Amino acid sequence: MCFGEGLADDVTAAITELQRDFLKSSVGFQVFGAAVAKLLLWRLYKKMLAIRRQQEELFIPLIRARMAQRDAAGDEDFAVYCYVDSLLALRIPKDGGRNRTLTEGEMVSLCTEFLSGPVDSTVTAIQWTMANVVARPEIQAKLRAEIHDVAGAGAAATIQDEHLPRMPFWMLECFIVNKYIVIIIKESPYFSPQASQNLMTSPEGGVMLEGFTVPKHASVNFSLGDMAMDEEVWPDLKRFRPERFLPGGEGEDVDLTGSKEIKMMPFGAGRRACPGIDMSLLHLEYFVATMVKEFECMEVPGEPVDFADKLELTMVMRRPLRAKVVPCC
Ligand code: HEM
Repeated sequence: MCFGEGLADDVTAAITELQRDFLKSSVGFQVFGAAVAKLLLWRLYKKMLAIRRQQEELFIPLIRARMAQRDAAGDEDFAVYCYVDSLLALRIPKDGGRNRTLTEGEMVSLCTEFLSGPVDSTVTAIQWTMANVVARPEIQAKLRAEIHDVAGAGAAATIQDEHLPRMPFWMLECFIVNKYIVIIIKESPYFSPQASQNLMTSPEGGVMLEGFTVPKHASVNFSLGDMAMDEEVWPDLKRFRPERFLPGGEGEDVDLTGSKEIKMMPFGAGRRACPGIDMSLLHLEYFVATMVKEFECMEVPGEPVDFADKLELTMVMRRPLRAKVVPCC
């Protein structure tokens, strides 16, 4: 998706390893912010610089390969096929009226973001969806029964693409949506930069917000989680209650994109909203459906998963959920 098809296995493996290292190492920076982390965590900072150099060594030849294909085809006939192609087609307005293309360095940064943001958010979503499934075994059993109805029960009956439209979507989407009510509220933006949104004010004279004047060009940073925290819209919101998304529930007509109304906006809203929304929902549904079909996921005895009490601590400390899975059929 990022660099186009046909990457050699060793290149894919090198990218995977490097990105994993990048994600692990960047946590300190997310907690402290780059300026403070540079002073406090200088060893880590040096490591990040080394990772950046490796990213440049690895990504720039791949970017240039797409550039060569584009040049060979000509601007008119070149169809955008992967993320890098869309970056190559991008023109940034410059003072003086002329547009410029992105530099290779900027493209490396954007590719790094593309290879880490979506992975991190999808994995976090899967973790919390599964955690909620463990915490509510009766929902897990109901979900499994519905999945078996669609895809069959034996180990040989794997979930295929054609099964997905017949899956109990309402259930899976509930998990996802509900997970976001819970996680995006509680997960601090330090851990998940995507959980905050930056709004630039542009009207002449600024705008009035709750009695405050926000000057023109001021940037307003807010947490996406807070957008889903209105108890009047979501009563009993700390409880994992997928039923709320069934017909008649308060979440029945929820719109994840925020284009109709904003009851929550886990994927952002407007022109810069997440373009990966459909794909990430598909991945989440596919993965959760497969996990629930194949395994019975349960608590480790002695480690109760009490979300109502432990929510804050669990989110902030990113404690792994102590759960185990056993094959169920
Ligand atoms: C559960 C999974 C995901 C969540 C919660 C999520 C959430 C978000 C959010 C909140 C933004 C910022 C939107 C804004 O600024 O208004 C964003 C941007 C973005 N996301 Fe996702 N995302 C997910 C998965 C993915 C996937 C799978 C892809 C691609 C394969 C993807 C690609 C992107 C890109 C390219 C942007 C930048 C868009 C821009 O700046 O114009 N995301 N995402």
